[in-house]
Amino acid sequence: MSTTHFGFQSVDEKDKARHVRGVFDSVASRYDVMNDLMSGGLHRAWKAYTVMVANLREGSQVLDIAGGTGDLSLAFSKKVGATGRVVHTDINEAMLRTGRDRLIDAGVVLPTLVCDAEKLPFPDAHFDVVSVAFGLRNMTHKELALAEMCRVLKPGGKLLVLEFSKVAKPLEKVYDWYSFNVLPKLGKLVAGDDASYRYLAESIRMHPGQEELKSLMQKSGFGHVDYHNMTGGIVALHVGIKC
Ligand SMILES: C[S@@+](CC[C@H](N)C(=O)[O-])C[C@H]1O[C@@H](n2cnc3c(N)ncnc32)[C@H](O)[C@@H]1O
Repeated sequence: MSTTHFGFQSVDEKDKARHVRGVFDSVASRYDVMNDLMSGGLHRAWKAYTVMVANLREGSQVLDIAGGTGDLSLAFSKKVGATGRVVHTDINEAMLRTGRDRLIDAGVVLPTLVCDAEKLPFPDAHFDVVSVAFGLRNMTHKELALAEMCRVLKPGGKLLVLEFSKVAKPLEKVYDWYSFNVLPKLGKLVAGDDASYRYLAESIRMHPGQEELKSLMQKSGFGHVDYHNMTGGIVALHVGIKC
């Protein structure tokens, strides 16, 4: 049996996606309010920066992977004009439904598709930009997912990976205290689920740091990779160019 991590637990590789589904089925309806509370609204700035770096133009073809409740898809849709297209995807139906409802409420109709990042149902060299925000950490075979993202990008196309990363040393203690003491309690109070927010804290610690993710992206086919730390490395935006 091949094992992998689910937070700090070791689970059968075949079961990780089911465990992750449980987390997002449970939190979907309270996901957005929890994001604002947990990050003090900072996730909006991290995403706004990602949209700026995407540098989309009229006609851009964009794939939002693990798009969840649709923050990036919504922002991208305002940039690509009538000739561009943003495809909003996620493996989890509950997250995708919540996102689709939000998009419709905002007057935006996009193709919304259930799909697994590890087996993307798109042809080679199809998109100008692919994004994955806070999703890669949850995937079982990250290298496979990154290779799929590279495959569907056009040559010269850009992958944006927005993800929790390794914090700067002086922040470590207070960040650990916040993650393991405050987050689960907040999760219990607001979403009625402490376990999912304990998983969040644990999965962040198990995720590759800035340099490790950069080399994973290079191994997965990206010729040029750079990253931008935000909020002391709590989050990093990795940008990979297919070349
Ligand atoms: C923390 S949410 C991020 C949602 C959104 N991108 C955001 O930034 O608010 C992580 C998302 O990753 C999705 N996910 C996990 N594994 C996936 C996979 N293999 N393929 C596609 N999506 C996946 C989950 O269903 C979940 O909606």
